[in-house]
Order: sequence, then structure tokens, then C-alpha cells
Amino acid sequence: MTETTIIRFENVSKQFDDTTILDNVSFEIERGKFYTLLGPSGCGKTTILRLIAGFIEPTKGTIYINDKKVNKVPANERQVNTVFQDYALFPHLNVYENVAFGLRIKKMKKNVIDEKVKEALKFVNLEGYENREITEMSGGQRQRVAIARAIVNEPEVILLDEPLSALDLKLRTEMQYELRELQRRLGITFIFVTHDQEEALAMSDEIFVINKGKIQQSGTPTDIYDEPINRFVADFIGESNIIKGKMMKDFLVEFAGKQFECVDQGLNENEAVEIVIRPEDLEISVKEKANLHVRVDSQLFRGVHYEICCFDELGNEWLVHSTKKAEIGQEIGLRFDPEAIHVMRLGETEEEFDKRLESYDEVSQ
Ligand SMILES: Nc1ncnc2c1ncn2[C@@H]1O[C@H](COP(=O)(O)OP(=O)(O)OP(=O)(O)O)[C@@H](O)[C@H]1O
Repeated sequence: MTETTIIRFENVSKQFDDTTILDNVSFEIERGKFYTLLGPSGCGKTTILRLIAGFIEPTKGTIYINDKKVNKVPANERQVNTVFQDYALFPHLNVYENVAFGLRIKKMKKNVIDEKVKEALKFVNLEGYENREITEMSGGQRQRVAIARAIVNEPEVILLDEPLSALDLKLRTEMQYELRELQRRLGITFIFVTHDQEEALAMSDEIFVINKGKIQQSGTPTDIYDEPINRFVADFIGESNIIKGKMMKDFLVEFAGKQFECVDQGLNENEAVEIVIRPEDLEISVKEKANLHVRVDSQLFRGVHYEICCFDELGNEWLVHSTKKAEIGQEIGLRFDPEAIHVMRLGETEEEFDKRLESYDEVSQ
């Protein structure tokens, strides 16, 4: 726990009936950052938000907000506001009344409410829209009203549950920029839920990758993309080649029937591992310079690159992103650097994984 910590989960579990939805989850959220909870449908993302908001209570464990235990603190007494997926706006009220709703409940004076609503609408670029009916607003504008309604209460944390999922792709991208920019200007903590990995990578300071009620890995987008802890994370975040292999000794790993130099160390000799190489780290090269020989099976043009699917002699599938075109059935060479190989230890916990990576830094310093 540091001074900057605003939310802390300590061994939190949640069961509905007899089903465990969150399994012994611990994490810390720091003040003023943009966090994303990322994972497939049903993994427990919304359950974490509802626990933070106080809509449900944990079955086990403790939740702290600002270092105070909040397990029994009702939702309206927490410095937290939620923006829901469907925005939950009142269709019969205009923009002003929607944004002012919470302030009226707090029985604030009319002139104070006017001032706060005006300021909140300015923040979301809806200045002067006070008298518009919600039914006359576009999807993106409704989204902004919902955000204005959340920020007008000056919460310390805003929870956003898949707020962009109802928007078309173009508007969604625009709103991604807007939300990120808004969070920077407000300087308050955003906790954003999505199952879209590109959205998570583009928007977040920190990502928690969740699967089956457990946080699989947490870190910055680059940490998680470059150093996935296990097959689930490697597969869920971006496209990956994941191949079974064996660690020979420090800096030497075997896969696809050959041995390759790598940067990994501290694993056991002959330890079974999985290796990850990102498709963009594979380069088509002349046979003499290649690390690996493969046969092209299929190819798709994706605008910026060709997505080429190949197989090596042992039948491993390799996905390559290349600006060069290949021919179906052609034998090609693939080249990659030792740094492009990421070795994953089977069943490693995040704590063990972090310790291992730290030891690399110590050795290389
Ligand atoms: N009140 C409840 N009673 C019983 N089961 C529930 C309840 N709320 C959630 N669940 C179950 O808990 C699991 C996790 O739900 P949650 O909404 O947290 O998932 P999610 O990761 O947010 O998924 P999605 O992306 O689909 O919204 C699901 O299997 C869901 O059916």
C-alpha cells in the first residue's frame, strides 16, 4: 500500500449461489491513472466494478477505498460513480436534469447546481446543450451526458462498464481519444471495462487481464504485450505464435526441432516451456539467413501488411505479418532476433514471473 493507492482488494472472492465468480483476487489501484479490466465475456469484470461501487458485497476478503475498509459501506457513501453500458439516462428528462439529478438529491442550491452542470457539460464538449432532450441526442452525445453526470459529483473514481460497446467503429475510436483526454484533464482514476484488447492497449496506463475470475496479469500495455505471462494472455492480447519448447540452458531454448539463442534465464535445464513470437517479429528472409524454414499455406492482404500462415517441418503453424507478399505453397525462410523469443514457464504465478524478470535486470546491469 502506497500513498497513491486509492482502491485495494485483499483476497476478495465472490460467489453467486455455489459458483465462484471471483477467486481470491488482490490488487491495488493508484490515484489518477487509467485502468482497464480486460477479459472475455463472463470472466468477472463487471463483478469487480460492482464490488468497488458497493452494489454487491464480497463473499470473502476486504475492499479498501482510501485505506478505509468499505465492505459494509453503502454505494451512495463511496466516492465512486459509475457510467453504465446503456448509459442509464432518464429519457423523459433533458440534458440539464439528467446531469443535475444527483446534485438535486444532495439538495444543493439551484445556483450551485447550475454552475456545476455547466462546468461538467463544458468538460465533455456539450456546452449549451442543457435544454436538449435525451431522445434528440446521438449515441456519442448520450455517452458524454452519462460521463458529465458521473463527473458532476466530483468522485475520486469513475467506473466505466463497456461504455463504448454500443457505438459504431468510427465513433468508438473518437470516443476512445476523448475519454483518455478527459481522464488526463480531470486527473481522477478511471476504471474501464472492455473485452476489446485493442481498446485496452490504446487507452490504459495499466491493464488487468482477467480470466475465469482470476487476474492473470497486470501491467502497462507494453509490459503485457511484450512479456505475456502465459498462453491465455499471449493469445488474448494481440496475435501470437505459441509453440511448445524446452529450455536447454540459460539463453538457449529448443523449439520446432532446433535450438535458438534467447534472452531468458533462470529456468531449469530441460524444462518444458512455451515460447511466444509475435507475427510482426518474424521476417521473411533468404534461406541462408533464416532461422527457420516454413511452407506458405495461406495468405490474406490486410492493408498495412500481408497475414501469412505457414507450417514448419514438424507441423507447427506460424503466423507472419509481412509487407512482402509470399506465394501459396512456396518454401520461405523466417528470421527473428533472440529478443523476439519470449519464453513462458508453465504454471508460473505473476509474483514468480515478476521476480524472474527482475533477476534479468540485475544481471544485465
Ligand atoms: N447476480 C448474479 N447472480 C448469479 N450469477 C451472476 C450474477 N451476476 C453475475 N453473475 C455471473 O457471474 C459471471 C461473471 O459475470 P460478470 O458480469 O462479472 O462478467 P463480465 O466479465 O463483466 O462479462 P461481460 O463482458 O459479458 O459483461 C457470469 O457467469 C455471470 O452470469
